[in-house]
This record gives sequence, C-alpha cells and structure tokens, in this order.
Amino acid sequence: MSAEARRILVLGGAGQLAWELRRSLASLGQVIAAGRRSATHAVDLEHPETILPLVEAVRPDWIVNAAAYTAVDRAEQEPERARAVNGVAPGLLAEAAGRVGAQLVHYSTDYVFDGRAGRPYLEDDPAYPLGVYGASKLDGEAAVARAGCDWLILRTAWLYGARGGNFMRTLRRLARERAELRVVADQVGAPTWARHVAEATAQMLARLGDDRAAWHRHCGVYHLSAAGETTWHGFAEAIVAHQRRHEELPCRAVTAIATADYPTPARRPACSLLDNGKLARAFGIRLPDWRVGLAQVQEELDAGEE
Ligand SMILES: NC(=O)C1=CN([C@@H]2O[C@H](COP(=O)(O)OP(=O)(O)OC[C@H]3O[C@@H](n4cnc5c(N)ncnc54)[C@H](OP(=O)(O)O)[C@@H]3O)[C@@H](O)[C@H]2O)C=CC1
Ligand SMILES: Cc1cn([C@H]2C[C@H](O)[C@@H](COP(=O)(O)OP(=O)(O)O[C@H]3O[C@@H](C)C(=O)[C@@H](O)[C@H]3O)O2)c(=O)[nH]c1=O
Ligand SMILES: [Mg+2]
Repeated sequence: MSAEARRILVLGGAGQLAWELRRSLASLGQVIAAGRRSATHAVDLEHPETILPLVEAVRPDWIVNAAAYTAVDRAEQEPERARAVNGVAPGLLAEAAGRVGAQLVHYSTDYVFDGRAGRPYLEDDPAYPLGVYGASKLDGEAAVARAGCDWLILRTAWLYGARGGNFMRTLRRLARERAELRVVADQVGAPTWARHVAEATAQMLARLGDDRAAWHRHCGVYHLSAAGETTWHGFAEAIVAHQRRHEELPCRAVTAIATADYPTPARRPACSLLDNGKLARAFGIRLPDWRVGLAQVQEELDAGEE
C-alpha cells in the first residue's frame, strides 16, 4: 500500500507522545488524530460507546493508541476513571481494530512492575503493579492481548518531551521558582524522550507495513526505553545543569532525598529499568542514551522551537 492510501488513527489528543507520533508517522500515511477535544474525530475513552463508531467511520489501517490516564497519584483517588481509560478502552479499541482489519499499537509502562527484580525487566517477567495506574495499565495489556487483532504493546518509561505534563517540564519550572529542589535519589529508571519512542514506533511500522504474516509473527509486548540509567535526582541534576547554561536560575542546590522524605499517594517502583534486548533482536532498534534525548529537547526549548 502506498503511504498516500494508508490511514493511521492516532489517539491521545494533545498528549506528549501523541504529538510526537503525529509528526513521526506522517511519512507513513495519512494521520487522523482523535481525542476528547477533536471537532471531527471525537472520542472519550471513558465513554466506551464512542470507540467503535470512531473506528468504523475512519476505517484505519493502523490504530496507534497514545491516550491514557497518566496522573499516577490522582489515580489512587479516582480508580474507576483510570480503569476505564487504561484498563477497558484499549481492549475495545483492539476489538474495533479486529472488526475493520486494522492492527493496533498500544503503549504501556514500567509501572506495571514492582521494582524489586534487581535487574532490568524482561517482557515476560511477572508484573506486580504497586498502584492503581500500573494496575490499570496491566489490565489494558491483557484486554488488548485477548481481543484478537494483531497488536504491538510497547512498554516505555519515564517519558518526557517539550509538550504536555512531565517531570522535565516540572523541574524546569521549579528551578525558576525555588532556591533548592529536593528530589528522590532511590528510584532508578531510564528517562525516555517521547520523540525517540515515536521514531522507533515509525520504524517498527515501516518494517511490518502491510505484511499480515509479519504482523502476526511480531505480535507481542516489547520494552522500549532509553539506554543508560539514572535516578529522578540524577535526571533533575542533568535538567538543571543544562538549563543553567542558558538562563540565570535562583536554584542553588538539587538535593538528593529518600522516597520516604517525599510522600506521595501512589507508591513507585524502586527500580523500573526495562531490558530492551527483544526489540533489538526483532527489529534492530536501540534507543539512544537518555542524556542524548535530554540534551536535544532542551536545546530545542532554549532555541524557542515549538
Ligand atoms: N508519561 C510517562 O511518563 C509514561 C507514559 N507511558 C504511556 O505512554 C502513553 C502516552 O503517555 P503520555 O503521552 O505521556 O501521556 P499524556 O498524559 O501526555 O497524554 C495522554 C493523553 O491521553 C488523553 N486522554 C486521557 N483521558 C482520555 C479519555 N478519557 N479519552 C480520550 N483521551 C484521553 C489526553 O488527551 P487530552 O489532550 O484530551 O487531555 C492526553 O493528552 C500512555 O499509554 C502512557 O501510559 C508509559 C511510560 C511512561
Ligand atoms: C516534582 C518532584 C518529584 N519528585 C519525585 C516524586 C516521584 O517519586 C518521582 C517522579 O515524579 P513524577 O510524579 O513527576 O513522576 P511519575 O508521574 O511517577 O512518572 C511516571 O509517570 C507514569 C505515567 C509512567 O508511566 C512512569 O513511567 C513514570 O514516568 O520524583 C521529587 O522527589 N521531587 C520533586 O520536586
Ligand atoms: Mg506524573
């Protein structure tokens, strides 16, 4: 199929990953963006009855679902909303994909794990989520896998980008407001640039194309996170160090603290590193080190690019 003829339905509104996907997938087909605020392609994943009509109206070749309930702490207070969006809707999307003969790409998270493994997680490791968000995302994975279309579930971690709500943007704001930032140094992970995830997704889709047998063979869960590792404190230090090269900051110190000194409603994994070997073997894709993405996005922000 030519790129002109292919239709790619991207869900996720103005979310950080959806924004990058619209950019990265544009060369592979006609991207149709759907979201709660879309005038032409409205969908609300809390309202399951809006899903099949959207998919039947668009008749996409691929569905890429970057919509999610991502407020990790708030999810503890409103679990039914998180479950509807993250746990139930992905299965309905996968069923709808099956009906129109589309394939589904869906995203999940390191927070499906409890962080006690002592080594980077493999796709098949048992998942024990610590909170409502992780549990709802795990339910969504199972719902997709049950539905019967061909699908890819890409588990990523610690996403950041120039848009949307994320740790990097929060820290850049706090560094302009406070003399001291206090950040947990006992949670380990790999901060992953949303653009790198979008570009890897595009490479995977380009590789599978319209080859149904290849889709079937590659159907499954893949870990997709940046190379390298750090803590939220290490990430914060790198963010502020870069920012300081471009602006005067009141922030004098980025202090390492323990999770116990930063109480939050949701528990988070102590180590949620993902082993990316399966992706490398199956698709030849390895994401750059987290520092590469961070430097690039901050340069774009400093240059005022939007
Ligand atoms: N953020 C992170 O650190 C990580 C995220 N992930 C996963 O990656 C994917 C993308 O996340 P990310 O881009 O960061 O998330 P964002 O929070 O930036 O964006 C999620 C988008 O989902 C949309 N959405 C939320 N609720 C609904 C709903 N009821 N109906 C329709 N759309 C809805 C929102 O659209 P609207 O614009 O209308 O508000 C929002 O823009 C998700 O699956 C997430 O679980 C995985 C690991 C890390
Ligand atoms: C803002 C801030 C956070 N923290 C801590 C709180 C928490 O333990 C850790 C991370 O903070 P956040 O709440 O921003 O990150 P969090 O929302 O937990 O990020 C997660 O989002 C979901 C959607 C995912 O899927 C995960 O991969 C992960 O990226 O840093 C500090 O110690 N100091 C601070 O100033
Ligand atoms: Mg958050």
